[in-house]
Amino acid sequence: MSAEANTTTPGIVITGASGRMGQMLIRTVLASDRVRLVGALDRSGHDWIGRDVGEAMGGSAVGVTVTDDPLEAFAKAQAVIDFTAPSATVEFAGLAAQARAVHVIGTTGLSADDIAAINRAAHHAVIVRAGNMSLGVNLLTLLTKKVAAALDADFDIEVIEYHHNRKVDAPSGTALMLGEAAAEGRGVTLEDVADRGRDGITGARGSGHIGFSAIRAGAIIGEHDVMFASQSERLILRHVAEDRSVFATGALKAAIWGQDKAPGAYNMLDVLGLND
Ligand SMILES: NC(=O)C1=CN([C@@H]2O[C@H](COP(=O)(O)OP(=O)(O)OC[C@H]3O[C@@H](n4cnc5c(N)ncnc54)[C@H](O)[C@@H]3O)[C@@H](O)[C@H]2O)C=CC1
Ligand SMILES: O=C(O)C1=N[C@H](C(=O)O)C[C@H](O)C1
Repeated sequence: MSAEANTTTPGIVITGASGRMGQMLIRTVLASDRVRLVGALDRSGHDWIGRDVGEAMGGSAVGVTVTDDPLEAFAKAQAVIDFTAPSATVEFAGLAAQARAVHVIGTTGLSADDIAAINRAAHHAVIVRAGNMSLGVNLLTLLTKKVAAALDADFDIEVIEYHHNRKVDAPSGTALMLGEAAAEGRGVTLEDVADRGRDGITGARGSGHIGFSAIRAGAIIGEHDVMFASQSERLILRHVAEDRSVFATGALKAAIWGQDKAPGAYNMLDVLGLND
């Protein structure tokens, strides 16, 4: 691994460096000749703070020391790639905007207030946020919207998501993206029709509802089904992430894409040129 300085390529800071996605992102940045790693951040008290991030990951030194000081780290960056936790991401959005760095946000489980705070920061800098950075899932949102628009309420829509047993939020960010796409296709607001938890005597399923189910088991990286079921047929659209590198590759693409964009809140459809 190497973090060679080349000032013509965007410098990237990875937050949550020790995490599942943080480590994948560091490997992806180090393997790219289009960006360079200029910082690695984790939370105060983490035992990686003060260590070379390459060594902390079990490899050779890369010349980047893990810090818990976001201000110091972001000052050197053209982009911050952030897959951490909601409270951290809201703080980082303000600090990345102050540093005029592109902020790529993969963190899920954000509340409406968190998103409003992030959108305020986007008045001053480029922020790209998506619950799933893979090409496949972003295409799936377009397919979902199209199918939902074509089928009437005789078809029940259910989003089923499968993740590893360490995931802390539900429904997944991806499931919510897919639910939003289905609701948009139907011309309704997701909040009005979402059915996010069934337990006990729930009554029969509401017509026009969009249901969510979350499986948490083992090491599953991320799988999503969107089911359209009538009394006589069933259509299932499915995405399977085989490897976390799909999310990291998408995030890196977003960091590079954002370099010459005007301040604002963007998503992966913007990055992929798929927004209508
Ligand atoms: N949008 C996408 O494509 C994807 C999004 N995710 C999301 O990314 C997030 C992280 O996922 P994982 O890497 O699996 O979790 P993880 O738990 O393995 O890693 C989270 C990391 O954030 C760090 N962290 C937490 N608070 C912090 C703070 N205040 N300052 C600095 N670092 C802090 C933790 O120490 C840890 O290193 C989750 O919200 C997950 O849903 C995950 C995969 C793909
Ligand atoms: O936590 C995860 O692991 C993942 N989170 C994202 C989500 O909430 O949809 C994306 C991916 O499915 C993996």
